[in-house]
Amino acid sequence: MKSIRIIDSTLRDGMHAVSHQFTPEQMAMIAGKLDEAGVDTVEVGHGDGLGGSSFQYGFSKATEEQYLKAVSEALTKTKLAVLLIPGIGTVEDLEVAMEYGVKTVRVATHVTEADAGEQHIKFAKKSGLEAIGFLMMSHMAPPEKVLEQAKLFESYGADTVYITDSAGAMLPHDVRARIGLVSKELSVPIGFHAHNNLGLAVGNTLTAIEAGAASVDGTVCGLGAGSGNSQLEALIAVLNKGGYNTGADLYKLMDLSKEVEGLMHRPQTINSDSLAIGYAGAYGSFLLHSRRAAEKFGVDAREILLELGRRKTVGGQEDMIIDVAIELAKAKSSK
Ligand SMILES: C[C@H](O)CC(=O)C(=O)O
Ligand SMILES: [Mn+2]
Repeated sequence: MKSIRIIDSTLRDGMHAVSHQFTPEQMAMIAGKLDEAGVDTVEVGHGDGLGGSSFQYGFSKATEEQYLKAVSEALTKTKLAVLLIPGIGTVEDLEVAMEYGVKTVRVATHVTEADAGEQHIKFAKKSGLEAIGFLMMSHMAPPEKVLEQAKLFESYGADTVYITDSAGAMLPHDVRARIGLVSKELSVPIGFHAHNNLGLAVGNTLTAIEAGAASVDGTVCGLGAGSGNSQLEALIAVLNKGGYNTGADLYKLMDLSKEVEGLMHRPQTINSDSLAIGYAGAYGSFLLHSRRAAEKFGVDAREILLELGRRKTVGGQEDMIIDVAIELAKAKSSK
């Protein structure tokens, strides 16, 4: 039986779906049950990682330290992880997180910018943390480029390298090509993080495992940016049926999903806007910002997202959303 590591991101990527408003008590409840269910690692914090709580990305309900304290006290075996996007989070933020027992940091960069994470990976390794390189928007680069960037992360000391389908834009053959090549050429384990904008998150995650991924992400009820992530309960059921060992208890996760349903701000569906994200290959966390800009400037959110995809906009360029909305509004009024 092949063992697959599960990283749950309900309390980080799932924060996008609740406008970063989980309370520390809710996080502690969810984390405690993920721990009981035998999930290997939980990632915690603002949806945009350390330092994300801001005017730019939206304020979270509580501080990072409050979340980390609450979750670390609820965990017994499950490892505690954070995500850090260089430029949003800093080494100093990571030092604070380490005081709360964080064992793993995922250093996330755009797929062509792994070098932006060199300092953070090296700092994490020097500090005794597990460091995971996380290549966002991997659909935007061909497999050879993804390999080049994954090798950079490996050369900085990353223990695992993740291929991330941030926009939920990949088809199974895109996943197979990237994961297959990178897992053949690297010595460290390869991970995959899916989004469900085209309805393919669980299927793509299975494809990633078949192509060589040893670590995969899920979130309870599929909570996450855009159309959400790979739904953890469904993923575990699929992996059980496929003969993989994840260490996670399916029924305990099913029970937890009923509690998380009650905390959701809206159903996690593939609606026309989030489908447009996958279709356009635009950044998942642009969804809520695009909706707001669409309402403010009287344009269609799907048009904003399609244009952002065309311009190959990346995370951190949220200001472009307003620019695009204004341009679309002007074009509309001049017709
Ligand atoms: C900051 C993003 O939400 C990171 C992520 O989960 C992704 O790119 O996908
Ligand atoms: Mn994500």
